[in-house]
Amino acid sequence: MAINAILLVNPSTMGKIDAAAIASGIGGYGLMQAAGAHVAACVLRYYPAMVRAIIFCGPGNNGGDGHVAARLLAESGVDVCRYGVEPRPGGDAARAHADCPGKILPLADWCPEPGDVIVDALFGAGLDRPVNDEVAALIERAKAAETPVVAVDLPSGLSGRTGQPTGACFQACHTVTFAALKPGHLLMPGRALCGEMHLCDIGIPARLITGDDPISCNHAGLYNDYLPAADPAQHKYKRGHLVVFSGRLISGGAARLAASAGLHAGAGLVTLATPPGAVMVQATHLTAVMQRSVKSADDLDQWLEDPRLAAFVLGPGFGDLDKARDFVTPLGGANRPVVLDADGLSAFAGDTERLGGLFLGETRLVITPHEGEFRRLFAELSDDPQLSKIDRARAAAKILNAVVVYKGPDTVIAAPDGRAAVNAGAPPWLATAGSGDVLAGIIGALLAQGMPPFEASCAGVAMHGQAGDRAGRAMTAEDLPPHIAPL
Ligand SMILES: NC(=O)C1=CN([C@@H]2O[C@H](COP(=O)(O)OP(=O)(O)OC[C@H]3O[C@@H](n4cnc5c(N)ncnc54)[C@H](OP(=O)(O)O)[C@@H]3O)[C@@H](O)[C@H]2O)[C@H](O)CC1
Ligand SMILES: [K+]
Repeated sequence: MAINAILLVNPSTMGKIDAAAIASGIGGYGLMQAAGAHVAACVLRYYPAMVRAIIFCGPGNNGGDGHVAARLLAESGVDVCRYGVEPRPGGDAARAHADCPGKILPLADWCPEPGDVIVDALFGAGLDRPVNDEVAALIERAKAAETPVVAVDLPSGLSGRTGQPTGACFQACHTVTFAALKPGHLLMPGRALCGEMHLCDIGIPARLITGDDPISCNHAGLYNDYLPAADPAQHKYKRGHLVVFSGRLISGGAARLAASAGLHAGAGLVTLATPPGAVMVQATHLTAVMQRSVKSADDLDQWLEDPRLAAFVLGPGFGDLDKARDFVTPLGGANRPVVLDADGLSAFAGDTERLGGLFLGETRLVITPHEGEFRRLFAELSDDPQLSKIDRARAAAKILNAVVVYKGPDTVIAAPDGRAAVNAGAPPWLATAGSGDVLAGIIGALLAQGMPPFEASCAGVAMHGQAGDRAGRAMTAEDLPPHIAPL
């Protein structure tokens, strides 16, 4: 009996898990009764003052969960009204319906009343198209009446795979799901449409809650074994020398944020590679961060002969896109990890083939695009409505042979080998100017300390979120670096 709180399982895989559980001798009706019991318990816990429980039941097993919840709520003394359609004959849902007293009324018969609480058991993992007009109208009526909604498995109208509504979609206050989360429970806007999540054990053994698709929440198990060790014998060069490329005279702050973050994230040394015209201005701001004037790609080429330069961050406030392309070329050939952010990505808009061609072989490129930067690099992926954010990040990772940190409230970290992690816990106030610069510096520092790119990116995103939690909601990006701490 278990839940898997880190694996993310597509609805199609969830169906296979259900089938495997049933094949192992666990009755499907037993699963449904357990699911319905968790739904009823959620309603009773959060809505003790409800006047009526309004159960919307669909034709399938999601509806079946609803019939079980309806019976249990009625047995608990709740005034229960069921609306929807008869379940298909012969299955577990039909049995749940038969076991539940009372009849099912047409959806259109529901008239909202104060004290109503909706249990949305219309569609769950089986949703594969927009809900029809009748359901769309029902959703609108529920929204207009501000009737609280407890969704079974997923709010009806929400794709469990992509986190995108297929059309009209309930806004739930609570969502009760089973065995493992689906990507749509974490990806936006799905996470917002689910309201408070409740992941419940319905009796499926842990050994069966697995998937052949390596998608998970971002969690310590992904990177713990690769974190830099605090080795007393280490000297600063052993802890890695990170280079951050600075912008021009009036746009050096972003690189300073990345550089400061790099030191706080454990890089032994951080050097700002600065255009000659900005060296003096940058020098007035720097203390522990060193500086080197780098004027041209030739200058950089020569400096790269120093093997102690362990990792590079280019992009924050860089400004000159032509120069960015000129610098990324030798960086690609240096065979050391590189983080490209902001202008380092915009410099290759519409030219991902050239960028990918610079980083062939062992994966050593990490890109950290936000939505707009991702679209500028991968317009065709961004325009494909069938693709989830995970699909897009994975496709981009393969195209570039890079780890993609696709930022947002639902940051997706994807590797060329298919691994993907969704980071859903970062505080919303991290969405502020300069926050991405800090993240680039953290990941650069972890790479400089020898972490592999995917693990460094997952750990960096986690460190960034924790720094944001510690800095508090009034933070600005400048407040972040001192709050960066090892995981
Ligand atoms: N371990 C678990 O997660 C368990 C989950 N359970 C519940 O089972 C559902 C999944 O049940 P399923 O019958 O596969 O699918 P749904 O109930 O979600 O959908 C039923 C059918 O509805 C049709 N459909 C799909 N989208 C639409 C739409 N927009 N409008 C109208 N009809 C639609 C589709 O059938 P078609 O033949 O018409 O294509 C669906 O098959 C899961 O969500 C859980 O709640 C188990 O009860 C316990 C274990
Ligand atoms: K539902």
